[in-house]
Amino acid sequence: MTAKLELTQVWKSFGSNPVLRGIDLAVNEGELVCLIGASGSGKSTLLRCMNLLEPVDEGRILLDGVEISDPEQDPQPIRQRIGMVFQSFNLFPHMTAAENVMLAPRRIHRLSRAALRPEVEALFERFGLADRMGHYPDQLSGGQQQRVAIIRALAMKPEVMLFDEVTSALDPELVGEVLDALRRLRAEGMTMVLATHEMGFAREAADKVCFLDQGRIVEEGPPSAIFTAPREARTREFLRRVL
Ligand SMILES: Nc1ncnc2c1ncn2[C@@H]1O[C@H](COP(=O)(O)OP(=O)(O)OP(=O)(O)O)[C@@H](O)[C@H]1O
Repeated sequence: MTAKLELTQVWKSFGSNPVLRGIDLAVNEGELVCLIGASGSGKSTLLRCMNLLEPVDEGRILLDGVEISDPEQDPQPIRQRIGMVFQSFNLFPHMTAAENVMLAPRRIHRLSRAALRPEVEALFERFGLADRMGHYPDQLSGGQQQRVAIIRALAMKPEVMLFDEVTSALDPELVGEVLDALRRLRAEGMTMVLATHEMGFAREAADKVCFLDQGRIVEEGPPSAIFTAPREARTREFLRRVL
């Protein structure tokens, strides 16, 4: 199941530092939206607000048309519907890959290992890691650990997935396997938002690319519009500044 995510006029400050300044963004069902911007432009904060890890100061976030940004409501059930993967894989080192993946569903959905096993095996299979389930994180490459982190988020059956610079900590030769995992998810129809510096990937795979500058979306559109005339010169100038 996938869902639509909409943000209207989202503002967020840390103290006197305005980090998001009136973000309007629609991520339709099954779409991949890529956020591109310089360090400090607000990409992580935007993703964290979408996932309710940070409360917004103003504005609304809607998941399938229902407001989720109301600070009065419990964010936990919503967070389970919106998975997030970070630059650092954050796997528990003393647990195998499979145990890492089963941890949250066991605790939150109160499912046993045996009940989870077939589903978890299928996820490892799907992402080319069937033979790595019993490995500990330090026995896995960075690319494999990041794919385990993606599997862990998927085990909660999210309707939207958020990815924050998920290839930035990887050696260049390992980036491709994680991007392949994202391509696969997109092909399966997952709604996704990805903060990235992987311009080639954004250009090839995104439905929409958003350029973020000092907390505002300064350019957005499908790659076919913003990487070609008449907007290409502006795009080049922006990328020259941020990359
Ligand atoms: N918890 C926080 N408390 C105070 N300031 C914060 C907090 N989180 C982020 N900021 C500030 O918000 C601004 C935007 O940070 P953010 O991490 O969202 O940017 P980014 O575009 O994701 O950058 P990067 O690519 O370096 O991660 C920065 O000035 C940062 O210092």
